[in-house]
Amino acid sequence: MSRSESRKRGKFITFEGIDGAGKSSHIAGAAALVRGRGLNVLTTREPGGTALGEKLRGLLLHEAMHLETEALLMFAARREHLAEVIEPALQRGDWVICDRFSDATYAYQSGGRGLDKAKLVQLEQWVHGHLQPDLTLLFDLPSSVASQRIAAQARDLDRFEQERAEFHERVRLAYLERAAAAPQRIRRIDANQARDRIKKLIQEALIEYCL
Ligand SMILES: Nc1ncnc2c1ncn2[C@@H]1O[C@H](COP(=O)(O)OP(=O)(O)O)[C@@H](O)[C@H]1O
Ligand SMILES: Cc1cn([C@H]2C[C@H](O)[C@@H](COP(=O)(O)OP(=O)(O)O)O2)c(=O)[nH]c1=O
Repeated sequence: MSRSESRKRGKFITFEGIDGAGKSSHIAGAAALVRGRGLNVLTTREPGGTALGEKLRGLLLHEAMHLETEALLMFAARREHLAEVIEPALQRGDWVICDRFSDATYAYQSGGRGLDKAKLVQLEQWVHGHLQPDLTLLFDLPSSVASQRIAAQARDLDRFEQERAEFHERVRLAYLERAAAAPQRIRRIDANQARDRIKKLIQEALIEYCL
């Protein structure tokens, strides 16, 4: 790779979907594919990804709060994550694969909880007006299937996972709306199929969009 190429901004890939859609299961595989092309890749998650962000995650997942507080804390954690991790990595030329980003705030805080979307547009503009993911993989499946997967894990559920099926269905619809509005960025993946098939779809999307 030439020196000018090595300074090229890295790609920013996000994984999205309702809880239990199966996205976390595929992040390591996607990172391995990118690494296999000789590129540096960092995997991270939201809310979280920094020491402060992980503390905010603990609050967000387990403490009851006003829905605007929830949205503000999501974006506060994101601001830190961008400044400390995401932007420096992209500037170095590294790729970043992030488990959730701002599409999740639109889907959960607006679609799920009913927060006015215009407020999120303002926060998004403030926090990362200049940056959007290069590619977003949306793991889509009915909330009934996702909740069966979560139930099979037999672990304590967080505040979002404890929400009723209607909440998760609204989140799903909000994600699909965002995918329809940004088809050049968001690739829907049918997550209601075998892992191997999903892995192949992810590889195809990465190669088509970014590699
Ligand atoms: N394609 C699949 N088919 C069946 N179960 C799956 C599939 N993908 C993931 N799972 C299982 O579903 C659960 C949720 O997966 P996970 O990757 O943690 O989802 P998410 O990160 O989207 O919440 C896990 O128990 C995982 O093993
Ligand atoms: C990033 C983000 C996450 N969330 C929620 C969605 C998830 O339920 C929760 C944690 O996300 P996640 O780490 O994906 O949880 P899991 O791996 O258990 O699926 O945070 C929001 O409500 N808004 C946001 O902006």
